[in-house]
Amino acid sequence: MIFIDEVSAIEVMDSRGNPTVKATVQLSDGTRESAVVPSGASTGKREALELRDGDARYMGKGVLKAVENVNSQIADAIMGLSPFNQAMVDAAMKELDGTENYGNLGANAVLGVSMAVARAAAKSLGIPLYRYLGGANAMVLPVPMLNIINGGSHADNSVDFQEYMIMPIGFDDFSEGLRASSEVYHNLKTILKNRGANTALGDEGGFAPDLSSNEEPIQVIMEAIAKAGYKAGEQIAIALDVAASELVTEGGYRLDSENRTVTSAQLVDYYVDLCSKYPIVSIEDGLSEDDWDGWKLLTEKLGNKVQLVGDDLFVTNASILAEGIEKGIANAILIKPNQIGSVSETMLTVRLAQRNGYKCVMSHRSGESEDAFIADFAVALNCGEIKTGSTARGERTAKYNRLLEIETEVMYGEYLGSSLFN
Ligand SMILES: C=C(OP(=O)(O)O)C(=O)O
Ligand SMILES: [Mg+2]
Repeated sequence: MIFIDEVSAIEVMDSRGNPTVKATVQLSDGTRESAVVPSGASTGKREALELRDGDARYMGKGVLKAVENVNSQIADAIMGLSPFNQAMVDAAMKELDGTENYGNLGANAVLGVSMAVARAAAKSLGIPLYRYLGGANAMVLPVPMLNIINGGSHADNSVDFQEYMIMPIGFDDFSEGLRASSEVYHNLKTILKNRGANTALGDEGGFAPDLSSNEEPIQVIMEAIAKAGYKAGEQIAIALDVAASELVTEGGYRLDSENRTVTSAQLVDYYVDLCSKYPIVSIEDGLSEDDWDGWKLLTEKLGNKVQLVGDDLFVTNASILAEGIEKGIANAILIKPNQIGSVSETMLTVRLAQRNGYKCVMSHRSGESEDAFIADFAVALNCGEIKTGSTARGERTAKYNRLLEIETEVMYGEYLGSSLFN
């Protein structure tokens, strides 16, 4: 019987130059695989704990404690277990930690090992990761959400909303959609240049120009779609991640670029207005994680026509999602494995969402690496959507390029495109 024979970790760099965990697992048959954990900037308050050293090394951001936890306690707890029982391996780490949020071991330690175990199991069986995690039923290529203008805490510009994304919905397959999106991206660069705006990139590879309202980025993207020769709304739609938890101030939400502070109701009206003017099909974190009344209002006003995605709101946590489902809040969930801490728990949340008709958007973090685990994971779970930045930074294209590869392998692959929102 094949078992987990060695577990180890080292500290490596993420795409922002911050240290993160790379975990490696070796099986008794000699199979050896690794995984690198991502890291967020606009994190939800209820996310699992990312263990940081807090000393002077790397300005307090080192992860040597998490690395040590993998090399000692985690290794001791899971060596000898079967790599083919992911739930059991993940449960052993959960039990070892003993807290709700991986407060002892660190979710960065646990997730790294969890992903490396899945990868090693797949390799040992000689099948791709998406096939191992999703079985014969894994066949939906996700529609990408490409973040082409960055603001908020992902860039040093004036734009308040964090992400302005395009979604290639009117295409027959993933590769065509990705190509068209990249064309829009290049046209956007020309348009920004011609306006004399900055074309420096934010953390996720979108441009980070100073624009004078939160509507203006949508206008320039509309121009870019047209200039690239595509029909906005039919072929390329727009998605936003406001990351509104980051905008909370005394008395409401602060929109610095517009020099005003608005209430939840006013912000919801702003979205209603934007959705009436532009082909916006998805809004993520339109209200803050603590503003469930605002979320309720948003869901009542737009929930029947726009995808409303809870990120900071649900933090990939099945119990919080269950509360949201019961209260009729949002209609979709962002899936970030490091918010919850293991592969199995991520799958549990996706199952709950899918059973209740909530859409699932697999997602990267703003701090990423060359690891493309989420590309396979999105296909495995038939998520239908993935958000992983623009096509102009290697840690983001790693995911898109992996999906292009998967697309050639999945015989009966489905690309949902416009049917996602019908
Ligand atoms: C990807 C995101 O950013 P971060 O990783 O900083 O939370 C997000 O908010 O959806
Ligand atoms: Mg978000």
